[in-house]
Amino acid sequence: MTDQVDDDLDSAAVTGSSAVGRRGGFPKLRMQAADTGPDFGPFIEAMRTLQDLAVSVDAPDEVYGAALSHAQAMIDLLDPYRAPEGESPAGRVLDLPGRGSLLMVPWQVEYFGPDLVRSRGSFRRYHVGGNNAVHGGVIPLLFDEMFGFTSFMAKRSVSRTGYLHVNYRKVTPIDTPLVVESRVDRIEGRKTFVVAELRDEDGTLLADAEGLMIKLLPGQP
Ligand SMILES: CCCCCCCC/C=C\CCCCCCCC(=O)SCCNC(=O)CCNC(=O)[C@H](O)C(C)(C)COP(=O)(O)OP(=O)(O)OC[C@H]1O[C@@H](n2cnc3c(N)ncnc32)[C@H](O)[C@@H]1OP(=O)(O)O
Repeated sequence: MTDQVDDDLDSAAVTGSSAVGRRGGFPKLRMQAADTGPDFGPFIEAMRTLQDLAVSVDAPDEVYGAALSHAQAMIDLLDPYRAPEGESPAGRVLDLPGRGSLLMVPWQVEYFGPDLVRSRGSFRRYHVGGNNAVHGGVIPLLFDEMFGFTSFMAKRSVSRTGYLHVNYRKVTPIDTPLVVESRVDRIEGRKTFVVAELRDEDGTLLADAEGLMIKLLPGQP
């Protein structure tokens, strides 16, 4: 990706305005902030609540049967609208938690600059691994998203994660406001070393991470 395209994408991220660019070795992919109507955000939030319920309810089988009928009706409703990556709004709505993507944890970036990216949010029932602690596979998802954002803001896109090392310092709770901060540690050629810390609102360190983001060469997928 050229610096010029990085600039275009930066302003898209900051202003929510449209920008279309090539993503380095990626095939042409539109990176355009999605312009959604008022129902998209509540729809995604309802889907998140359904995810919480799907992993937590203990219901009679006929209730699962009824829920299945509703789920099938939703599938029938949505299926005709499948769209390629970059055209679906999911992942392209910066003012929604997790950029409006169910894959992402429902956190909201509150500050992003070349020096620092900060995001706040809570994990929820869907993210439980055991005994109300967040699953150890979910926390790297948050860190990877932060590292992608951080390298993007440092104009190091398009990069992919080479490695991501997580230290789990304390059990991470659900339904508790938390904050994560990420920054560039150092740059060596194509390699951007990034670091991040996840804390609760008292400042207690729950997990920290170090990652290597590697700038793609032309043609690399
Ligand atoms: C609204 C509009 C839109 C707005 C946008 C909003 C902004 C938001 C922005 C963003 C948010 C999204 C964030 C998402 C982020 C997700 C990121 C991911 O999860 S990426 C998927 C997981 N990662 C992979 O799939 C990589 C798979 N691996 C590869 O493809 C290759 O390994 C690749 C291309 C990364 C490197 O391969 P080579 O062949 O080009 O390079 P070689 O020579 O192997 O490595 C280069 C250097 O790196 C070192 N290196 C490579 N891997 C290493 C490792 N694991 N550990 C240590 N060093 C390593 C090597 O030793 C070498 O170092 P020496 O240059 O010699 O000093």
